[in-house]
Amino acid sequence: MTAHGTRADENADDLDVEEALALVKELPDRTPAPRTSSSHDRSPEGGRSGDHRHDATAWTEARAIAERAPRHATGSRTGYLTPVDMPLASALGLTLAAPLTALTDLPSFDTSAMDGWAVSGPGPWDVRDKGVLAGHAGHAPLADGEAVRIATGARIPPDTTAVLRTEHGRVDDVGRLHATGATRPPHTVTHGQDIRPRGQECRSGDQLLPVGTPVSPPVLGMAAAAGYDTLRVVPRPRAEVFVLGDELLGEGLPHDGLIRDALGPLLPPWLRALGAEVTAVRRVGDDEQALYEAITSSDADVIVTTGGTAAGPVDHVHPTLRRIGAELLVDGVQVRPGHPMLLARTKKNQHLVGLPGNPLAAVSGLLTLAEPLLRTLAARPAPEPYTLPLRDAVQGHPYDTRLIPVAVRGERALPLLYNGPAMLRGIAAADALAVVPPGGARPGEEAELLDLPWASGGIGVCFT
Ligand SMILES: Nc1nc2c(c(=O)[nH]1)N[C@H]1C(S)=C(S)[C@@H](COP(=O)(O)OP(=O)(O)OC[C@H]3O[C@@H](n4cnc5c(N)ncnc54)[C@H](O)[C@@H]3O)O[C@H]1N2
Ligand code: MOO
Repeated sequence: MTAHGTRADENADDLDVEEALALVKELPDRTPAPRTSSSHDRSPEGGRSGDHRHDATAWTEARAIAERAPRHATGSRTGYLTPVDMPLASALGLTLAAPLTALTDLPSFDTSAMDGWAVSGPGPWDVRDKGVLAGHAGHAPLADGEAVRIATGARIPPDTTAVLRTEHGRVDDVGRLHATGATRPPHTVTHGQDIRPRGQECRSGDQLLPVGTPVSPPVLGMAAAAGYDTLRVVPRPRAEVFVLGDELLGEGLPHDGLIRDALGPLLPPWLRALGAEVTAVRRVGDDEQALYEAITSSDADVIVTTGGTAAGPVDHVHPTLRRIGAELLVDGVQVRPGHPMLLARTKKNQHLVGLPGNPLAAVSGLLTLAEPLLRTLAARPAPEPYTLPLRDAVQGHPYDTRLIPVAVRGERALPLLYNGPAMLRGIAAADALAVVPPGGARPGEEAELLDLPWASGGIGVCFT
């Protein structure tokens, strides 16, 4: 183990969440205060005043356009992908496209609810030699005054009138079963006691869950119990990611003006958390012809590009979309960071989300355009909007909405620093993005929060 590794391990022992948060709550003294050309990354506005575009779409409208886009493309009322039958093991996280209707009564036979004895009539009872275990076929009918040992979940023999729990009965020296005083009134057993009758939970044909239900672990269990091997679900939209930029390295330290590709690792799991199946992540470089070929040969439902959205000499996304004859649905959004983001229809049933290259700007585009688009394609429910008061003031952009990484502590959202468009340090410690309207927010002011998919449920839950 290297010296560096040892130190990191030692730190891990005493580095708790609050300490980790302290790393992004306050700017260290060494932070340069003056606004230089590089101050763009730290400036609260996140952009120059001159780059405000009056033709850009308002943030809420951009989200609404992305949500509606698949409906307009297909002419269908819902816009979601054609449903498929999926084995239970593959259906987690998808949405039911058909109601879950019971294929059987549940329980499908009269069942013992307890370990004990199936009894017939009033006691005491003669106990039959052989008991009844769960999963075994039924036994001969009980005669009045007869009892048989029974396990929880076992089918009760015909003519059983009740189940007497193990702890409520006693077998005497001559093999006769007596109800003990634990039952009320003592020595009586109520008719039907501790028997789960067939169809208690549902009858065959009952609707258990409606269309649109997200398939969770209990839904899988319910479906199996109700007799299903496969579920009719809306499949995951297939997404292909094209990472643009000749300056990007796949490994090692930055050098000679080259930097690490942060979006190649960040986007696939995030897209998956938003409901997509990522079929490929390809580095395309700054090559207009390569981008053209990559887009026109893709059969993904959603193409996601990173970088090349602005007006620089190698920003090839706009010219390529023009060459393809794509329909631009959103071309720039009044949001910081991320304002050059775009949404286009490249062909019937295929959309392209153009994310800006700056990493936090790309995250902003992911939540503004990709999230609602994927949500409609996958028929996922919209997240419940909610607000929390901001602990600190957040400086606003004069015209645009700002998305600011926040940590949620108690009932307040704590704005994190390092929220510049090129920075991931704030979002990496965040639970949500706060939506800050033009003009900013005062301390204590309520802000809408966009939850980050893993913040509430844990990574294993949302990346299934
Ligand atoms: N004249 C103007 N220039 C810029 C404007 C503008 O309005 N007028 N907007 C700025 C803003 S805001 C953003 S955001 C960026 C958007 O630029 P692009 O989408 O064209 O992205 P690139 O130029 O390719 O890259 C920007 C920046 O991000 C770095 N980058 C790109 N890809 C990655 C990656 N996968 N991992 C890490 N970093 C990445 C890239 O090296 C650049 O530093 O445009 C501004 N300029
Ligand atoms: O501020 Mo840009 O909007 O970095 O995306």
